[in-house]
Amino acid sequence: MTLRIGVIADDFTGATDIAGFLVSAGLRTAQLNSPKHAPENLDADAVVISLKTRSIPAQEAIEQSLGACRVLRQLGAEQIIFKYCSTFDSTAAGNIGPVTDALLEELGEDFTVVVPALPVNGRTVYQSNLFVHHQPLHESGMKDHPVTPMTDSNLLRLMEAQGSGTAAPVPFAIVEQGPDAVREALDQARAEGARYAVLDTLNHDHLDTIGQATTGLRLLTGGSGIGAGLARALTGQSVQQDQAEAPDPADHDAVSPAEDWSFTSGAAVVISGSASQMTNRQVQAYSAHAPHTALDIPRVIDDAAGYLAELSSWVLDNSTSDDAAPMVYATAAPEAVRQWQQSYGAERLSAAIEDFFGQLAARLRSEGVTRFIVAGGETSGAVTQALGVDGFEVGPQIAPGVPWTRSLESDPQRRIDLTLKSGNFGDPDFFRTAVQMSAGQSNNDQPNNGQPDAAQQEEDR
Ligand SMILES: Nc1ncnc2c1ncn2[C@@H]1O[C@H](COP(=O)(O)OP(=O)(O)OP(=O)(O)O)[C@@H](O)[C@H]1O
Ligand SMILES: O=C(O)[C@@H](O)C(=O)CO
Repeated sequence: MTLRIGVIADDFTGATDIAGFLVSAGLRTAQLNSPKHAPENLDADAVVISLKTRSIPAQEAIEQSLGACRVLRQLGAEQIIFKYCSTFDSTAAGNIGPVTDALLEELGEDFTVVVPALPVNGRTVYQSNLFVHHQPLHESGMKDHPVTPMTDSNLLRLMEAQGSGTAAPVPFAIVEQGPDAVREALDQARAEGARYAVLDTLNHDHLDTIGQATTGLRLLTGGSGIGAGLARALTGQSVQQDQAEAPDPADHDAVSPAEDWSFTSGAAVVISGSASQMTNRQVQAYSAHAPHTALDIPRVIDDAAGYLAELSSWVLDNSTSDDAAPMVYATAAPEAVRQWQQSYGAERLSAAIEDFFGQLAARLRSEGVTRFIVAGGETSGAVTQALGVDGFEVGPQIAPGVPWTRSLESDPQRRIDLTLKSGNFGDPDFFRTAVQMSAGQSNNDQPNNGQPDAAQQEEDR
């Protein structure tokens, strides 16, 4: 069996995001939470390795990404995708540029593509500028991100500032002409000395064109959209099929068909550590529906042990309704986040909150909680690592890019269900939809069965 695609994801929500799309495009996909957990005989078309390298020092991100790349190559991966955020989340020092350069060198290549677009979630690239719905990236909620505020929308500039080479644009007029024109543009950019090509991407068809034009590249970089485009190019599946049909994973242990998916019956909890605009709305909407408590940040810093015991009792005491799981959240408006950061220091505070959520999740698991709904990429990484989950089976999507997953366990009794939601993904009712889905209730009465609603998306703008 040939492993076609190996993915190195720089955070955990990003990993489940792309894994969900690879599964939807018909690839038998395994997701591992560390290169250490690669089984010797893996029968899959794609393997996604989740790292937590988005905002760590660049050198560490490089080392971990190279480690993952080597494992994927040992497994036989023909093409590597470096998956980063559809909003290009990165610090001034990287890590997207430095990791891309290191992977190019590792693979003996000198050229790759930059494709963060995910049109189904409003992320498009036009004239090399990244948009979040109608706003350029630097005017979107990403300008206020607590860890990786994005203040430039121009991907050529961002890539050249972070990486070691020059970036060339491939404008949408060329992408519109189809795969041959894109291949030609890529060959020309490379011949003229560019190291990165930034491809305009306005819609699904563009992703498919880019996927078809890049089946010969050893390294691709971008969001889950390029994963979907490449996977569809390899399986010959159309966008329409992808959206209409579940994959047929019957012959593969690491993927379960959405319709056969079942959930554990233990208690559920919502843990929200994202401070994104959409998560703020989701927390607000869910607060009207379920028991909720905002994290007491001074206690996280000064009295973590006592607070942990208190909060886990609160969660268990409030786990009375199957479809209204309790929610603990750090999520706050940008001004409040800035004030907390001024008081405690941004890095220290982020690490303390993530660590606290990780410990809380581990404690709740030991007390019988088995369904975890987590918001925020860094937060999800901390929670998943603290739960000691080695890998996932990828299940039904709650919203585009947000599937339910379950932990791979040698002892099925230890299995837990998790969904890891990227900060800005999902509609305002996401938490309720996720909880109800996992409580075995029909999701059919939710608008568009968890897909974003056009009117709602318009309102979100
Ligand atoms: N009230 C708060 N004050 C300060 N920092 C906060 C607060 N709430 C959350 N944070 C921190 O902000 C960071 C949010 O990052 P995280 O990756 O979890 O969410 P996100 O960036 O919205 O999600 P994604 O990466 O999936 O888009 C975390 O480090 C979290 O601990
Ligand atoms: O690409 C995205 O937007 C997400 O998968 C993500 O990486 C958020 O952390």
